[in-house]
Amino acid sequence: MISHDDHLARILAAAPAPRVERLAVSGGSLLGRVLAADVRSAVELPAFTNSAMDGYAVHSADVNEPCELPVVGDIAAGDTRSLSCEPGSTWRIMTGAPMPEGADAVVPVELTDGGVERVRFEAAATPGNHIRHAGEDVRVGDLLLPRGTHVAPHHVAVLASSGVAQVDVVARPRVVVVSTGDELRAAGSELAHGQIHDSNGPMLAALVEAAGAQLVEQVHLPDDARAVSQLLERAVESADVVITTGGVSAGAFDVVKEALIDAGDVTFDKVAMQPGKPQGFGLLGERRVPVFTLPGNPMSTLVSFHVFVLPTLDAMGGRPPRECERAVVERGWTSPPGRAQFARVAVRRDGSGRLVVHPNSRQGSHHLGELAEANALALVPADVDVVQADDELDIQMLLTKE
Ligand SMILES: Nc1nc2c(c(=O)[nH]1)N[C@H]1C(S)=C(S)[C@@H](COP(=O)(O)OP(=O)(O)OC[C@H]3O[C@@H](n4cnc5c(N)ncnc54)[C@H](O)[C@@H]3O)O[C@H]1N2
Ligand code: MOO
Repeated sequence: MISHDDHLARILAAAPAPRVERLAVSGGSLLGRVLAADVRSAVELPAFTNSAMDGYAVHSADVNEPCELPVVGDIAAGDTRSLSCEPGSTWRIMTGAPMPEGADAVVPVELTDGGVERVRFEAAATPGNHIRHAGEDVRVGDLLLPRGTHVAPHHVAVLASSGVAQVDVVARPRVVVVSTGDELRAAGSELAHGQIHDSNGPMLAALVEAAGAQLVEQVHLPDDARAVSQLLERAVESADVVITTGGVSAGAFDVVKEALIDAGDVTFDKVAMQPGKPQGFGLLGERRVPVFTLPGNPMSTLVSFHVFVLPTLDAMGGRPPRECERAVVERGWTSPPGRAQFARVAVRRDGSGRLVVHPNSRQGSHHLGELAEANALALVPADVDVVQADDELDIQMLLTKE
């Protein structure tokens, strides 16, 4: 058996580099995407010196005490004329409108009588007041957003304000999910004795989306090696990753293994972990598409996704590895000797702020009745077979919505 760390290291060494695609800044599709390159400003902001208030643009020297001036005209936001303000005159000006040449202050309308042809100023103007200067916020060449930024709505504002219409982002890996097994029926179907509902397919589809990748297809196949081969041949033409579940252990109908064992590039291993022992991974087709063949027991699929598939999707999606945290065990449990255990646990902060771990009481690969109480996996090292209260373990949070 190999360790899960070694298995993951092999997978990550083989995983393809992130793909880049160009997306429009408008339309909302940039949200949550990862920038593939630094974005620097090609413009300065503000682009022109403008008024911060609705009021009057003046030479401050003209208004050093209450007085009256003739109003030359109005300057609205969006006015594209090049205007100047002669000494002894004023322009009525709106917030965001370009300052006329020569004026060095804006007097807010509230401090005047609001006149249209002549205006009376009730107080002295302060030089520089209420003016937003060209380039005071952003200079040409400033770094707006670094590569790797996970785009949030406020980042979109930075890009759009700077006139950026499109940016390069890391493409979301396109994923095909395949569940195999004659016993499987779609959720909601009537079951005959011996049949079960396919839970891995829907779960993997949700995990793929929660990981920030893109589900392109979720298929169920019977225990038929030819059907598996045909589907895989088709899937690797356009998908970036294929995930199968079931059919990889030692049974007479383990058709995924049968379909791939002679394909050359997929290796089947026993990994020293519980759940998730039988694992297959390889690169298929001309595009060398990563194919994960995960074991069919539902908890084996869940754990295998978090331990092997998620770090791969993160790497392909340009995301940094997820952090592990340490947490303290509240109540002990046993773990299979010689295999690292990924136990389903509920993690919470206690009164003193420590992260504490409470295990699901059943940890079999098929037990999911208590799963809704869990929010993390706790890693029990292979050389530990009894976990005791107050032990510290690494924990990985279960994926929730992106
Ligand atoms: N003789 C041996 N038997 C088994 C071994 C072994 O080493 N020697 N390993 C066991 C371990 S550990 C695991 S894990 C499973 C893995 O089996 P497969 O990947 O071949 O999966 P299946 O046999 O197809 O199914 C296992 C189990 O899971 C249920 N299942 C499968 N797919 C789904 C699905 N989409 N949704 C819900 N449940 C699913 C299936 O009905 C079986 O109960 O092998 C052990 N056996
Ligand atoms: O490895 Mo299996 O996933 O223990 O049941």
